[in-house]
Amino acid sequence: MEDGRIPVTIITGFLGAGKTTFLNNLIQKYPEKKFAIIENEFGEIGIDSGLIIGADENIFELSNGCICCSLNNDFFSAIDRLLKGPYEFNHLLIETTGIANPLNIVKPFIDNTNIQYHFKIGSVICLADAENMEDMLDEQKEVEQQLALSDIVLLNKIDLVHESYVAELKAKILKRNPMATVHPVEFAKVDSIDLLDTFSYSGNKIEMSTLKFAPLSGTQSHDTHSHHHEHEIVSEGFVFNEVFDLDLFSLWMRHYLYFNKSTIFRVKGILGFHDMPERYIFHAVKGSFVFDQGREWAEEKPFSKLVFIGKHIDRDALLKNLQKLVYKKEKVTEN
Ligand SMILES: Nc1nc2c(ncn2[C@@H]2O[C@H](COP(=O)(O)OP(=O)(O)OP(=O)(O)O)[C@@H](O)[C@H]2O)c(=O)[nH]1
Repeated sequence: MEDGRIPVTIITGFLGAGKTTFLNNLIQKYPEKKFAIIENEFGEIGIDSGLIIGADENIFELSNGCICCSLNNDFFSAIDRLLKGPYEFNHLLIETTGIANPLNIVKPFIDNTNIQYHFKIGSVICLADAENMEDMLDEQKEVEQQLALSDIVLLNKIDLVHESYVAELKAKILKRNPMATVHPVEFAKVDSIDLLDTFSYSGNKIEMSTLKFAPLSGTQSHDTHSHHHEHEIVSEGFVFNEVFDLDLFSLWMRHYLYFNKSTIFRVKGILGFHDMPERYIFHAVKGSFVFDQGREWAEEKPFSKLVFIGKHIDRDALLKNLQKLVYKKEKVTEN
């Protein structure tokens, strides 16, 4: 803690780039740190905080809105609770939503005197998905903003692309942000990279790199509708107090993601399946998906939660489809 203030690390990166994976690695890498975490999820159903290992009591989940658009009261009240509550921490991690412009999160740490008094930005770390970054750069301006505003870029998922392409991507990142340090990584593994307390971040850097971007047209001051207009990306969450049929679910999801890969950026969920004692963590990024085995349900009644993030999502149609995937004792023969 350079000057007694609490260092803050802001973790940004587009939907599915590996932010939560990185957050977990970071917590394990620095066991001596006491982290407080502000987790901002896009959508009303919080999933990510359930996926963070080992910092339960210090996690603040802001899941109803995007802190980038409206640095809303939730954010300030989380900071307030952190400072006034019984929390023991010496480092603050903020995971932004995948569609956040980090400038709006960095700002209060630079221009709000109360926040500035207690906190100091250590670094802004951007996760870039090597497989999808190039496409997303064309489609979503947030990806460019995130790269430009970070001082460390973790070019993640290099296991999914060719080595020569990694060098190309690195050059593309540096073109947008010559001041960034770029580390190619797999599964956001950062064992040999120094990331915290480097204090390599400076306000000047942000300003320099943000000169390239037009301001967010004052949308922060408007109501929450601007959130959707700004990003055109919506999040639809579904909760079932039932379990799914694994075969039906996998088959349907594969097709759904394939046919909607240009509009569905991200699906994640905590799922229960018939005859499976454990919960499954489901992740889809564009067309690809994985199931990770989670804890056993044990005494808990299995449920299923899913969040779809993308454009032009037909909620009703999706709900009808998902309902058909719920496990039923007697096989339903109708279509
Ligand atoms: N193949 C591969 N998969 C990865 C890598 N890093 C993360 N993943 C997987 O990518 C998926 C998304 O990772 P997350 O860490 O949840 O991504 P995120 O950025 O937190 O996602 P959002 O919070 O939805 O924006 C998960 O299934 C991860 O296991 C990697 O380097 N290679």
